[in-house]
Amino acid sequence: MGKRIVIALGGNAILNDDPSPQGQIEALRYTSKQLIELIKQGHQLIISHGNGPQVGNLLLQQALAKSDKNPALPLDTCVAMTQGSIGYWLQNTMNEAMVEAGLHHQVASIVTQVVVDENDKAFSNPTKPIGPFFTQEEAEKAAAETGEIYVEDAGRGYRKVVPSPKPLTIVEYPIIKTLIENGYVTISAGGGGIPVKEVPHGYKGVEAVIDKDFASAKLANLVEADYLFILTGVDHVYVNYNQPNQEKLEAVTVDQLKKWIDENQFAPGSMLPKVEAAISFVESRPESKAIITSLDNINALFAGGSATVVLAG
Ligand SMILES: Nc1ncnc2c1ncn2[C@@H]1O[C@H](COP(=O)(O)OP(=O)(O)O)[C@@H](O)[C@H]1O
Ligand SMILES: NC(=O)OP(=O)(O)O
Repeated sequence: MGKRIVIALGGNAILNDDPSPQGQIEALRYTSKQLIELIKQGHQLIISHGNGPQVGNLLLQQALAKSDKNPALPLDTCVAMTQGSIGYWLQNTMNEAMVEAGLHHQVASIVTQVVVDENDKAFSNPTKPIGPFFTQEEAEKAAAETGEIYVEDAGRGYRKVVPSPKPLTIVEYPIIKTLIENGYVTISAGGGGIPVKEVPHGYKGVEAVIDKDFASAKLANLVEADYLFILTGVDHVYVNYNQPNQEKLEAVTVDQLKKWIDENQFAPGSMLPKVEAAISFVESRPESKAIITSLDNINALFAGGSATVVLAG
């Protein structure tokens, strides 16, 4: 029986070594072919994706090009722009894959706003890495010149960090749910969604980048998903990751994961938010499951393979 699955696409699924538009489309073309297999099996797909590298690059372009007649655009607008560009590429590659597979589902990207609390302490403590990686020397120079904050990102180099408030709700979720229930494949909450605050009569953008794993967990709760799939660069979450005694996690409970979080087993800015997002989803829907694995492993998983499966309890 078909399941309702929110799929959060991580860096590897939307970007490879070639950051050109054509390179990103190629990455999405490969990803779409994998995702189609789930549609063939009768599952409903609610796709979301990251934008960390893309939104950071777009901000750099704003700074380089800005003039009185061509002002730099604020961060919430840059999130909307990357949500739009990645959604545009992905809906086309999904449609292509659908036609090749002889399927007739239609795909829609939804400009998605995510409500945050303007008093979230994240605004005074930026932690979300975006954009390219720099050496320590380059990062120190950029920080001195711009006042921006750069931090070391999970052993991979230095990156600019921006505020990343927690998602409270998703403005367009009733529309997304209606589309899914009518057989459409949706792409929404891209880049964690456009961060907005509630104001009288509507919403106003705030400068931040929401973590797409937390936004996807919120989306999965709101659309009453059976599964949240968080796709990333590894087939499993590990304890003692990259050490001789590393151990892959298969079926794990929330209580076990919380113990390992207390032992700092998961790197902040990379695996920790995924684990926390998985926990928040299964805590909000204890009958559902969250799965952390790679894109290439999902079809094997449905055929009896192994991944990190997070269960309530
Ligand atoms: N404990 C861990 N278990 C597995 N992977 C980990 C762990 N800690 C850090 N990682 C790294 O975190 C990466 C996922 O984070 P990241 O690349 O930032 O996410 P995304 O795929 O969303 O872009 C994995 O590919 C792996 O290299
Ligand atoms: N917005 C966001 O979390 O993007 P990444 O997953 O690319 O960091």
